[in-house]
Amino acid sequence: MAFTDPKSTTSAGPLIEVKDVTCGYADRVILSKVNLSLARGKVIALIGSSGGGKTTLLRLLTRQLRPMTGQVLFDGHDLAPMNQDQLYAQRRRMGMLFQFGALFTDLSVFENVAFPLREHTQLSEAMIRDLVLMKLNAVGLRGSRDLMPNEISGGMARRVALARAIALDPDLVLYDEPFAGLDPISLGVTARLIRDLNDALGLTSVIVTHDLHETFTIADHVVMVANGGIVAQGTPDELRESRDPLVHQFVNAEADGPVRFHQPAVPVRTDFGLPEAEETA
Ligand SMILES: Nc1ncnc2c1ncn2[C@@H]1O[C@H](COP(=O)(O)OP(=O)(O)OP(=O)(O)O)[C@@H](O)[C@H]1O
Repeated sequence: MAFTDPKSTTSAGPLIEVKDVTCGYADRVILSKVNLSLARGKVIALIGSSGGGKTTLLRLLTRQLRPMTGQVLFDGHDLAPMNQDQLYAQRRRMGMLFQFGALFTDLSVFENVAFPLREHTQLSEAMIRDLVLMKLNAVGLRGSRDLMPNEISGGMARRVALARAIALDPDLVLYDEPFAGLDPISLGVTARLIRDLNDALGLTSVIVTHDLHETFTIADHVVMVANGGIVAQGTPDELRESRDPLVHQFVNAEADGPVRFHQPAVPVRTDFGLPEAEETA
């Protein structure tokens, strides 16, 4: 593949294009013939019930998982044929915040954010210090730089993880369940921060989440993953107003709909050894 500058943009089109991708684990297909286009500068949410394939879709975008068929283009570059060096060059353009944003417990807040800079750059100590303090300032934690992870709250830890995810000035940030386990206030703060950082730093953000309420307040585009593919996508308002029964049930958190609350079972009376109910006239 002939490109030298990993930041070289082949098109002004979408940052990510998933083209006709089928993927899964071993022989098991999880997503089938998926097409998805993620526009630059937007906050995109991936929603859908557990096991639907949201995280699998996220793994495709970083080539932690390769498609069985189809292509994933990042900034116009097909990820599949890249060698290790080319892939790492592209991954440096992707910040990631995984479930619960786990911090290194034996490193200070400062060192947690400095970690990717030390790993991936040859910057001087002075440069690293300035960059780390800028990132910590962006998440409101410049004053907490010397604390250890066990000395800060869960919401603060999530913000440190966010600062670490943006340490290398990525183009894309991927968040897997960034709100999991947060109290409502921290949840709101984290959501707002994701939106603000996205806009201030010119990022594109992809969020896998179950917190629809918060997500719908900050997302530009929502993609619902279910039944082996993308069943709906649009603005939060478009999804809220969707007449598709599956989308309606999910977005409105209704217990019954196409996804049934009661799974098929023998009649209740049979299980409890009760006589058949008498017909009422
Ligand atoms: N590493 C793996 N190996 C094999 N199967 C996997 C692996 N990871 C996920 N799966 C399976 O793929 C399917 C989709 O899982 P995935 O984690 O993508 O769903 P999800 O929508 O992110 O779910 P959740 O909301 O619960 O995180 C599930 O049936 C899961 O068991």
